[in-house]
Amino acid sequence: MSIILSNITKNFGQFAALNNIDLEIPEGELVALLGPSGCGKTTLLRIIAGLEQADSGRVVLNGEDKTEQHVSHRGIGFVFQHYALFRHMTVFDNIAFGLRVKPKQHRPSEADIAKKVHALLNLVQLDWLHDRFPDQLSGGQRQRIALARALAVEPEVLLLDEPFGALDASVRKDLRQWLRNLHHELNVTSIFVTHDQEEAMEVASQVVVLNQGRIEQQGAPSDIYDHPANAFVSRFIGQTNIFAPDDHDAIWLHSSGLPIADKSGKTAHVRPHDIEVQKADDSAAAHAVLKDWQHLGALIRVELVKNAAQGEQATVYAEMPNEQFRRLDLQRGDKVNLRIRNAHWFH
Ligand SMILES: Nc1ncnc2c1ncn2[C@@H]1O[C@H](COP(=O)(O)OP(=O)(O)OP(=O)(O)O)[C@@H](O)[C@H]1O
Repeated sequence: MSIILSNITKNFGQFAALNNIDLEIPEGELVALLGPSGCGKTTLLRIIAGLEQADSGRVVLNGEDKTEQHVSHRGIGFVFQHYALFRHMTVFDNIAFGLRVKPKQHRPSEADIAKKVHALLNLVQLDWLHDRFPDQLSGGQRQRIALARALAVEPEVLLLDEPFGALDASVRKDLRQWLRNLHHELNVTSIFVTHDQEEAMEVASQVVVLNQGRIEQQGAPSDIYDHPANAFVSRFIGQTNIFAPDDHDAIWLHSSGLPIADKSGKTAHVRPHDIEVQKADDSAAAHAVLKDWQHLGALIRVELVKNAAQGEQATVYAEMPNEQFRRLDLQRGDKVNLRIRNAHWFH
């Protein structure tokens, strides 16, 4: 089901939670609503669901205006962070619930319900837990069962509010991968809310970045990362070094290979992987001193202290593959030269 939101506005008293939101989501996408706490992500999700009414604007699902329609008529499934399963019901009965409460004329037979529940349990790879109660499951297993329960009634849109928020890091990582695979299999238009940019980038086919009730940018993860629309997005997604080319920085940036003509009043945003580090031959003119480094898995993050005026101690971060770092054979305190390959300039 495709989703079109036009001109959605929502105020809570004097506070504008959402400002003129226009958003189009084609059928079959897996979309992340990403932004800092309080930016309006959950409010927007609730408006799409019909759990909250917008003050103005339209919600169009599959070409039909559903703005005035009740949540139960929108064909939407939910998974919330603390959406408890029914504790007194087995896993099987939890998943069957939505089918068993259907009006008689739409309700499948018990045999068909059993077939469907087992198929869903196989899909979330937990059929062996079908007769357990929710208290006998891990957090990650409970979330997968909650997802199976939401899918049981064949929703046309799946909405997930911080679905993995309460779980520890390694379980979250597994579930991200798993959700993406599941989405490939089912292709249900899905929107999930997260404040974790890594999660959004890893799972979603489209990312919508929200800030203070407005959309800052929408695009594929690589678009957002490589072509941030503004300073907010650049800072929010991934790590970035920010340089304001005042007198001293202007010379420093210029000698690091970054042209700064016509950039007055702007700041340069440089991704750590766009900074190349070389051992300095002429230590007097070196750009920076190596302070420390951290292992980020396949990459090393290098912490450098910029050679700045009047003892200023600005830190610059660069990233490179492990192998390259080993070849440079650097020690703490070594002088280095930098070459900036790319920058985005913003006011
Ligand atoms: N019922 C309400 N009454 C008053 N203010 C509200 C209400 N619901 C939300 N808000 C406010 O609207 C803003 C957006 O809230 P929302 O829950 O959509 O943010 P969010 O981006 O999901 O945040 P978080 O990541 O912290 O969950 C917040 O400032 C919140 O305090």
